[in-house]
Amino acid sequence: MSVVKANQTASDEIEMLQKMLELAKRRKENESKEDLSVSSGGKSDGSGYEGASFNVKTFNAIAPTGLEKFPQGKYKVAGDESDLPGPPMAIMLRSHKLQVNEVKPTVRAIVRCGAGTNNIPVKEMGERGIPVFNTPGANANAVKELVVCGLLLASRGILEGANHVKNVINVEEKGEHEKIATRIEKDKAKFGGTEIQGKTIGVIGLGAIGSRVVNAALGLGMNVVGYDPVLSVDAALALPGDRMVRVTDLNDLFKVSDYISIHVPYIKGVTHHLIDAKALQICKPNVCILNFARGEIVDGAALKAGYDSKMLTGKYISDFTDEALRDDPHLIVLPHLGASTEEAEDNSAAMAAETLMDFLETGTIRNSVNFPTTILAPHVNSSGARLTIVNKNVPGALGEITSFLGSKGVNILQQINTSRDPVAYTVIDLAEIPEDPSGLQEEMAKVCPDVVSSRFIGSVFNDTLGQPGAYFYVKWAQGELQGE
Ligand SMILES: NC(=O)c1ccc[n+]([C@@H]2O[C@H](COP(=O)([O-])OP(=O)(O)OC[C@H]3O[C@@H](n4cnc5c(N)ncnc54)[C@H](O)[C@@H]3O)[C@@H](O)[C@H]2O)c1
Ligand SMILES: O=C(O)[C@H](O)COP(=O)(O)O
Repeated sequence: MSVVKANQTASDEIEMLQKMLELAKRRKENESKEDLSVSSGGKSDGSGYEGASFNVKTFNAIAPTGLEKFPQGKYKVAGDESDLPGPPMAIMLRSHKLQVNEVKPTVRAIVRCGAGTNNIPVKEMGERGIPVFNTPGANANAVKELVVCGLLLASRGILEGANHVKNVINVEEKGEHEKIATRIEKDKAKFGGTEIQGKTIGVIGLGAIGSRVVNAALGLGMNVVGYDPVLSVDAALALPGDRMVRVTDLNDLFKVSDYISIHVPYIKGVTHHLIDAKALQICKPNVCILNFARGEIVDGAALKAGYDSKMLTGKYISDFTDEALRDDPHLIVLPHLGASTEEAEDNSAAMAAETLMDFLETGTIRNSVNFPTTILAPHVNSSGARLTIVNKNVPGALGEITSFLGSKGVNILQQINTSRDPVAYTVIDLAEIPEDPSGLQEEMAKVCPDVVSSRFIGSVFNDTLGQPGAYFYVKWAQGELQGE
């Protein structure tokens, strides 16, 4: 990767190289200091990349299709940290319940191969200046297909019938085929069902999965009622507006639904026990509930009470176990299989890898659940130095940063500043590489109280200094390292 623009003169090139050498020298001098530098090897493995590697720690098994997206040499990815040449800069995971203390001060990003991020301490990560990413829609088709299966498991005695046949075969003597066939033919009356065509399904949450379920249900001849008070414009466009009914009061959905399928994220205090005793009172007695979202969204104890009192007779098909319902015959539980198809695993891992590389190498934020979408195309005249800053979303914070940089003689070529809830994110392309980038960051953190973290990125820092994003300054981590 060249760090020199084609239109630069030879003297520009020499000057820039001198600066880089100077930076490299200073960096070496600072190596003995306890800071957040990531010394991650830097050996070529034959792929042509000579810089240090971006180190990614994985939890869970991630599909090889996704892992193969990371250029060899430039990235090192491992589940066991001791297999990485240096501390992790990013975490890639599926359903692992990530603990705050598993996130090292060197981590700059967390990416979830999948949709739900309730297994990640998202708020705490935002406070530390760490974006959390997911892969919207990447596994939605897989879940939709299992929901269709769930509808049939709910409407017919498929699983119960199949289990019965197995039991009969097990108790009868071998070679008694005629006897077995007669018995199971007679017993089939116990496993009859109803058709789903013409029935009404209530879909709660009309995003990537919900909208697909809506369309599939319509294709199966069902009537569809949908509920999603916070629907995005993009998601709304995926809905067949005139062929379904959308309600603004969830009770209206409960009243009319023969099947209810849940497709909302789990958010404590918002979707926790969205289906509770009160909701179940309103539902039809034979309602079947499909939960492929998260176990905690349905109050299992309330459902059990409804079954025990015979108020409810329909099935509960869930991708998640529930202690209160463990022995209940109305429950059909799967081992969280919604996204477990080759295609969904590949799609999710590939999208996760691309999202992560984009962030680590350019500062771009896409598909984050706690940071604002931020895309800044590189400036044509940039020296290759890009500074990204996470700061508190408070009045005056951006002014503090730009005034500070101005006072240091740093010329800003272009910048973008975005915000989302308490977090603001600023990406700045600089006209020149600062003489002492890490010193600048340290001073900025002191002078600008609202700066949470900053990171220099770009080819200059990756290739020349051999330490990708080495100049990463995080206040909380500095404090932690210094025992403050
Ligand atoms: N079983 C599995 O393997 C599996 C796989 C993927 C996703 N999921 C779960 O399904 C959820 C949905 O996934 P998705 O890909 O459709 O996500 P999505 O973000 O595309 O859709 C979620 C929808 O829920 C809506 N919503 C949010 N809060 C709501 C509320 N209180 N009431 C009604 N609607 C609300 C949003 O507006 C959005 O349209 C995930 O958060 C995850 O928990 C499970
Ligand atoms: O939220 C999700 O994407 C699903 O629950 C899938 O989880 P998994 O990747 O652990 O199968």
